[in-house]
Amino acid sequence: MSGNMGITFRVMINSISDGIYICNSQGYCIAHNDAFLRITGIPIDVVGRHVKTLIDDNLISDSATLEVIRSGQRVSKVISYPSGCEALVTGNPSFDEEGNLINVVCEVRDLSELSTLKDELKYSNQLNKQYREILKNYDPTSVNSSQKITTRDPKMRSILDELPRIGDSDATVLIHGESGVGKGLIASLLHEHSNRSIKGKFIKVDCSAIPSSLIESELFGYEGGAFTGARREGKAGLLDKANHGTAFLDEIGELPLFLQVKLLSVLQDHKILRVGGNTPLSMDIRFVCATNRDLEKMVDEGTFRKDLFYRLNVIPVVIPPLRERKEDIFMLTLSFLDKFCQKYHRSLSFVPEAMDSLYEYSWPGNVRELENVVERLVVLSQTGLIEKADLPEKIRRANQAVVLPEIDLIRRKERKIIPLKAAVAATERQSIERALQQNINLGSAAQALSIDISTLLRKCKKLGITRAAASAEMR
Ligand SMILES: Nc1ncnc2c1ncn2[C@@H]1O[C@H](COP(=O)(O)OP(=O)(O)OP(=O)(O)O)[C@@H](O)[C@H]1O
Repeated sequence: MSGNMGITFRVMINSISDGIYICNSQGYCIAHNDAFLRITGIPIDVVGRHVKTLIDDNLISDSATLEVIRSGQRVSKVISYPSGCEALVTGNPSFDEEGNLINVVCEVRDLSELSTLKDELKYSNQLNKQYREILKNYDPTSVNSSQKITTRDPKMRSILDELPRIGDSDATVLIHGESGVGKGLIASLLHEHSNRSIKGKFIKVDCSAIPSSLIESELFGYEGGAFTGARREGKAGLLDKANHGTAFLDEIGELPLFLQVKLLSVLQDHKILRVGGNTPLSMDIRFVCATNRDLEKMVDEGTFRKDLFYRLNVIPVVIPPLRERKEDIFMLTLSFLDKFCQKYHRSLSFVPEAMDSLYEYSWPGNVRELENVVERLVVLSQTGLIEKADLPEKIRRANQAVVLPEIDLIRRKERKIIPLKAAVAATERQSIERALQQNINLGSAAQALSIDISTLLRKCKKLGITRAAASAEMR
C-alpha cells in the first residue's frame, strides 16, 4: 500500500481483495492498496496525483471520485484500466461532524472475476431450483411406488396408458426394442399392473445369458437323476417359480429351436414337463417376452418358429430407441441425477453445455447407457457442477458448438426441443447485437435492453460480442 497511513491500517487495507483508492476532498489521491495496482495495472505512483490528470493521461476512463465530490453522494461507475480490466468502482464520501467532505473511498471490483463467480453461482442455483421444480411437478407414471418410468414421449406415453389394460388381460406380450430401452422395466410394470402381482412373482429369464446346454433344465426344472450331476431330489425350474405370476423371457430370439417347440406347448397347454419327467405339471403363468432382434426376419430365415412368433406376438409393444425420443433425455438425466445424488449423498447440477451434449449424442446403449453415464459422473465429480469437459469423449464430440447460430436454432425449433441454454444464448445474442447496432453508446444500448451497463458488458464478454462485430453482423 502507498500513502501516509499507519501500519495497522495498511495491513487492514491490504487484506482486502478488492482495490481500494482514497482521495481527499479536492480529488488528490492520498492512498491505495496493493489490489488496486494489481487490478488496474496503472504503472505509475498515483499518490499525490489529481484524478483528473489520470483521465488526461488515459490511465482511467472515468472517475467516480470526481462525481462524488460534485454530488456529495455515493456513486458507482464501470471504469476501464490499462490492465484491460473493467471494474465496478463505487466511490463513498466520508464527512466530518459538520458535514464537510473529508475524503472519498473508492472500492474497485474486477468485473470479470466478480461476474464469472456470480454467474456461476447464480446459474447453478437457478438450475438446481429449476431441476427440483421440474422433478417435483413432474408426474412420472409410477406403479406401487417401486418402479418409476420417466417419459414425455407421446409413443411411450401411449404405451403407458395401455399398460393397465394389457396388465389386466392374460394375453402374451412381445416387447420389441433395442437393448437398454426399458423392455424389462415395461415387463415388470405389466406384472405390477395385474392381479398376478398379489398371488405370484415376476421371474426374469435372460435367454441369452444361460448356456443352451442348461437352459432347458433351468427353465423347466428336472426330475431326480435326470442326467449326470443332477440333484437326487430333482429341481424346480424358473417357470415353476413364476406359477401364478409372470415369466419374463428376455432375448427370446436366443432360445434354441428345440426349446421353442417346448415353449409353444407350454403356451398352448399351460403345462410343463420337467427334464426326465413323464407327468406334465399344470402351470398358471403369464408370459411376457422381449427381443432386440427382428423376429420376423428370423422366421423368414428359419431360425425362429413362425407358430411361436404368432403365439408370442399377441400384443406387440414397440419401444422406440432413446435417439427417437430426445425429449426424454433431459427428463431421464435429471431423474437419474436425483437418484444417484441421493444414493451417493451428493448435490450436483449440469451446466447447459453438458446438457446440450447429452442431448446431441445418439445413445446407442439407450437409457441404460445414459443411466450409467450419469452414475459415473455423480461418483467422479469433484465440484458441484458437471461440465462438458467431465463427459466421456464420445459424448463431448457429439456437440462441438456451445452457442448455436440462429439458423441452427430454427432447424432445432422444427425438431421441437431446443436446449434451454442454447435458446436463451441465441436470443440474447440477437437482442444485444441489435441494441449495439441501433444505439450510439453503451448506456443507451443497455437502457434499450433494460439492463445496466455492467450486465451488458458482462454478457458481451461472455457471448464474445464486440460493437464492431455487432455492426458487421447486422449489415
Ligand atoms: N423410461 C425410463 N425411466 C426410467 N428408467 C428407465 C426408463 N427406461 C429404462 N430405464 C432404466 O434403464 C435401464 C435399462 O432398462 P431395461 O433393463 O428395462 O432395458 P432393456 O430394454 O430390457 O435392456 P436389454 O434389452 O439389454 O435387456 C434400467 O435400469 C431401467 O430401470
